[in-house]
Amino acid sequence: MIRFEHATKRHPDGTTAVEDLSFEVGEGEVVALVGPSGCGKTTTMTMVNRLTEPTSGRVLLDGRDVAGQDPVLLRRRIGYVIQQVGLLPHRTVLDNAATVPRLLGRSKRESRERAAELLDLVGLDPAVYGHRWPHQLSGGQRQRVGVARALAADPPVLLMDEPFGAVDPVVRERLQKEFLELQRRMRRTVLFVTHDVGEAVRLGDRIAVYGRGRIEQLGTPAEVLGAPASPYVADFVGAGRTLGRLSVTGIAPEDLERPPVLRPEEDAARAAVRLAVEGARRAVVLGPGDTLEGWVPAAALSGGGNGDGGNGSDGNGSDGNGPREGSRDGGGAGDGSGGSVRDHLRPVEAAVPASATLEEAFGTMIRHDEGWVAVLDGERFLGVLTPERLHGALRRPTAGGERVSG
Ligand SMILES: Nc1ncnc2c1ncn2[C@@H]1O[C@H](COP(=O)(O)OP(=O)(O)OP(=O)(O)O)[C@@H](O)[C@H]1O
Repeated sequence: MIRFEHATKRHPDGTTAVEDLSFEVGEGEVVALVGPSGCGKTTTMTMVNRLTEPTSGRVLLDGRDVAGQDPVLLRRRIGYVIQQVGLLPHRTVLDNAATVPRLLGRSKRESRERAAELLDLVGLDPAVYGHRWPHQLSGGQRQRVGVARALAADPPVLLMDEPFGAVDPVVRERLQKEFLELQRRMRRTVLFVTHDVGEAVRLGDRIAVYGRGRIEQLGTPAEVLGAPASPYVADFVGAGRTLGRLSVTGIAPEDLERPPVLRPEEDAARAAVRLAVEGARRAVVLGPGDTLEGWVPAAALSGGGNGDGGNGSDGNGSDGNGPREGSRDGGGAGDGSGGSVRDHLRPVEAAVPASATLEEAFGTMIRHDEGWVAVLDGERFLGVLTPERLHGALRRPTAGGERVSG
């Protein structure tokens, strides 16, 4: 879709902004350009919409050299979002978002309808925000209007230059999420400039790490983070690297631990002995077809009673929710023993599908504070991830990693 062929930009003062760039952005692909200030990211991007002309080499859009195309017509086909959004201050938010469809000759009404749809799409209720002036919006809201405006003409290509740069991390996170959601539905071809490795990893199908005026490495986030091509790249992506990797690394079979397995109908006292012999503090309880029914702390089984036994001693920190159902059923069983494993069952709160990333698994583990997270294939239990296993997973090279989800 976008293709750079040996594109070089030298300024009259002798500065080489970019040198001999050759790469392609596929249709529907997001390529994130990341690198330190002044390394040529913006120059790369603006060569596409002819705000910058290469001194040698060329840039093709859909196979046609942009140099031969009328810049005004060219730019109407390309959405352009910049950090300083540049909303027109004397036009309402709705009219700002309707600018490009108007330029493209659509009627005022049609343009406004389209603009309202897009404001909605970027999370701004047009009934609430449409009639405000730009100065009545927060920075994050203004950036959303900028994105809506860029999308209003339905451009197949989007150039986004630090579009979420001027907002605080919380809003930024939300805008990134919305961008991913939008992109999943709209599949635009996007060049995205950012300083932030985390953002590049999150949003890019591929990321291009820039050194001075050239791309040091272009690859999927997993490739770049897992196997940096040079010490420079390693250093640059190093800061956020560990966490960045979590979001691009899937759960592999070797990450999973298999805790002892009990069946719900097993005798609790006997199960307790078995866990004691194995030195296990807890076990998962599986039903037919290995469906995960719950878990039990060893202490609850050996405690015999169903009261509040075992809380804290299993070390999982979730002592607030004791064996709730257990107390009821246990009373009903009334056979004087510890009953069956089922009587001590606790629900598993922390579970993720096998297709989850390590970041999702980690987030789930932290949220539930259970010290483990169950990994499921549909209803079927595959194993658990523990903090130790996560750490191991982070250290393994990503390239070619086999995933449990297949
Ligand atoms: N008109 C110009 N004349 C001379 N040098 C220029 C001109 N425009 C840009 N440059 C230089 O070209 C290099 C690349 O600039 P560019 O804006 O592409 O960098 P960038 O990676 O986008 O930086 P930032 O992240 O700070 O926006 C810089 O060294 C810049 O100073």
